[in-house]
Amino acid sequence: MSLALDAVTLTYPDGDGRLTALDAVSLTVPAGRMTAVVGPSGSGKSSLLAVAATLVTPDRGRVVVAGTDTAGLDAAGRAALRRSSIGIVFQQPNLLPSLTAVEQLQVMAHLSGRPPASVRDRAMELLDAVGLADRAGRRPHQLSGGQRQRVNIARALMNEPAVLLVDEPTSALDHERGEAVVALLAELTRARGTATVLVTHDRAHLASADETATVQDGHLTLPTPV
Ligand SMILES: Nc1ncnc2c1ncn2[C@@H]1O[C@H](COP(=O)(O)OP(=O)(O)OP(=O)(O)O)[C@@H](O)[C@H]1O
Repeated sequence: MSLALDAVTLTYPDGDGRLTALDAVSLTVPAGRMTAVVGPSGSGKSSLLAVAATLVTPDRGRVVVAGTDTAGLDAAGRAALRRSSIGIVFQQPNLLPSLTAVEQLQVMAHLSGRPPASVRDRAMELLDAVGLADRAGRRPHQLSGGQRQRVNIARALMNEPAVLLVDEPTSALDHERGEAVVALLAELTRARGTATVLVTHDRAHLASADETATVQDGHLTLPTPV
């Protein structure tokens, strides 16, 4: 079990009171599986990703990442866990303008203190996995939107994360390129054994996921097994 949220409640300050963004949310994503999360705007999807990413600490409940209960960690411990075990893909690729595709990936690995010798090989292997081996020397402005998002995904996988958290990865892409990116995420999830959470508003993406969770007013529901 690579990601487990157990009865997670998250509130934010709201005037004199508190707004409940997540209300006793439980979700388990095993290694090699992709769970899609859908729900209306403001329902709690980004909050769920932020809690799973250990960027926000819930009021109650447990978040277990790759076997580590994050409640026992201080800020430095959570940052170390993020570097070693969590890959995050945001809506916009946020690539560094001056770096080539392969360098975007290499920077990630150097930040985590990996031996440099293996870093370039792994970066090239991942660019190959996302279909960009022949674009390794290009800078972001020399890539299409879809290619930039592929670099972004490859970068998130650089440190072999157990958990991959993806927030609306296709919002800047047309339908066809969006479909291709989500199919790629599903393929990488299985091939690399990540526990992947994909927040999406596009129901066409649900076919690529192993399961779909719906968030509504901070409550998460999963389909009842038949
Ligand atoms: N930092 C914050 N402070 C106070 N309230 C917040 C904060 N972040 C989110 N909220 C509120 O928590 C609720 C859940 O927000 P969240 O961003 O998780 O929803 P979402 O489903 O991701 O929405 P969207 O699809 O529009 O991105 C909303 O009511 C939102 O207004």
